[in-house]
Amino acid sequence: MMLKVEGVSKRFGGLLAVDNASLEVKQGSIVALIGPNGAGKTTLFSIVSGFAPPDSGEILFQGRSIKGLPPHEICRLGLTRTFQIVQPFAGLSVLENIAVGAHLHHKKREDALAKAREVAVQLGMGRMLDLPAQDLTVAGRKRLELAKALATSPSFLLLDEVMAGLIPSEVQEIVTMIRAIRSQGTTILLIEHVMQAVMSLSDEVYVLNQGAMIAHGTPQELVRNETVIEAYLGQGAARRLNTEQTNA
Ligand SMILES: Nc1ncnc2c1ncn2[C@@H]1O[C@H](COP(=O)(O)OP(=O)(O)OP(=O)(O)O)[C@@H](O)[C@H]1O
Repeated sequence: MMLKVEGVSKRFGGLLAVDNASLEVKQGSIVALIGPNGAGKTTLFSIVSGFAPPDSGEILFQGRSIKGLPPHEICRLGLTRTFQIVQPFAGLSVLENIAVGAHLHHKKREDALAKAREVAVQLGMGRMLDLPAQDLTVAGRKRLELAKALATSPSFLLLDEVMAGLIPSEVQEIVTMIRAIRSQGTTILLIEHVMQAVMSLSDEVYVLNQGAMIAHGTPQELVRNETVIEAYLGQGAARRLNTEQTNA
């Protein structure tokens, strides 16, 4: 297993945001983490990437504990995350923003810029390089967030809702890019609400609800799982759906 999250919990005051959650990601796979709003998905990402310490549990990356390491050290080991709320460095161009990520493994400015250019071209941002980052559209900012992460040359990427707010054709482009990133050897764990993308991309899906992991399986298994349907649509939804299908 490339990543193992074992029995992780995190409390914010009276709220148990993550409740004894575990998951595993195999090298070379694309795994999705889904669940209703407020389920604890982003909190779990923050714990794995070192931005928030867990109260209990263990995180193993390539067999070694990364619990308690700061984000930049975890990133240096090859595990990089994107953020749901994209905040490009204002005042810097698109190219310079991407180069910030590239500086992790490229000390010389020209090397970092060369790596940034390579990533930008891969993500179809070749013509936006000199634009001020704050001028980008929502889709452009999402892509920039992906580019900054990719420029750190990660072996493992945590993607937090990189498709939110995009129109279907833009979603399709990002789906194609994520497949390409995986085929170049990067393992991917993604939080996503766009179910069509989850279904077409993921080898496995984990479902978090009120902090607890309630289901795990292939996408095809999960769409038929009553517990998952109820978590999304409310109590009795699976029964109502079944009745509707029978009556249809
Ligand atoms: N720093 C914090 N302090 C207090 N409560 C927090 C903090 N971060 C998150 N929470 C709470 O923890 C719960 C889980 O939030 P989290 O953002 O992890 O959910 P999520 O599954 O990512 O939701 P969404 O799909 O809406 O992004 C929510 O009730 C949220 O309000």
